[in-house]
Amino acid sequence: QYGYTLPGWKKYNLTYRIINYTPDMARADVDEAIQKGLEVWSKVTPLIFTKISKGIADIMIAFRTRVHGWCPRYFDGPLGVLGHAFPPGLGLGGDTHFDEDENWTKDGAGFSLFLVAAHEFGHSLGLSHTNDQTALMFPNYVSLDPSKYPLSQDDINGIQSIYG
Ligand SMILES: O=C1CC=C(NS(=O)(=O)c2ccc(-c3ccccc3)cc2)CC1=O
Ligand SMILES: [Ca+2]
Ligand SMILES: [Zn+2]
Repeated sequence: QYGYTLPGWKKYNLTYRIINYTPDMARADVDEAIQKGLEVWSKVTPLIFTKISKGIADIMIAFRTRVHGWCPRYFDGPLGVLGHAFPPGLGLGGDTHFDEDENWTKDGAGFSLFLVAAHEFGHSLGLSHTNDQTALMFPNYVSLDPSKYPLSQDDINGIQSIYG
């Protein structure tokens, strides 16, 4: 708001595609976790997310391990880094990868796909990390109850400074 805008998508209608599914969860649960992870952000912005099942989407979502494809970042096996996402842009921009070496769950043990997805999609939309411990964009995983996980004011300020 100080006369500059963070790099964000130049459009409000974004497409996403789930390229492959983790065997840790039912497909319907993966679809739901991803959809809810995107809803966290569409609730506080004019952004609209549309799921496509073929072709190139703005946000391509995949479960990968170690060195994967032409992605410049790689995963580290169980624990450690859980996922990564690229800031808005063409090609790899917006894409989100989850580390298949993690135990992905809907709730309970392992890592909540919804929570990690919501965090990673913050990056796909142009947000970086914050030092606000209550924020979704905090760099460390917090396993709070995903259904009651509100966005912190810091998250809302951040996303609305790009898509306000
Ligand atoms: O760019 C990076 C580099 C390292 C990351 N570490 S992570 O994958 O272990 C991770 C850390 C915190 C979260 C998280 C933070 C707050 C709420 C929910 C999840 C998600 C993933 C996450 C990330 O997005
Ligand atoms: Ca890992
Ligand atoms: Zn990757």
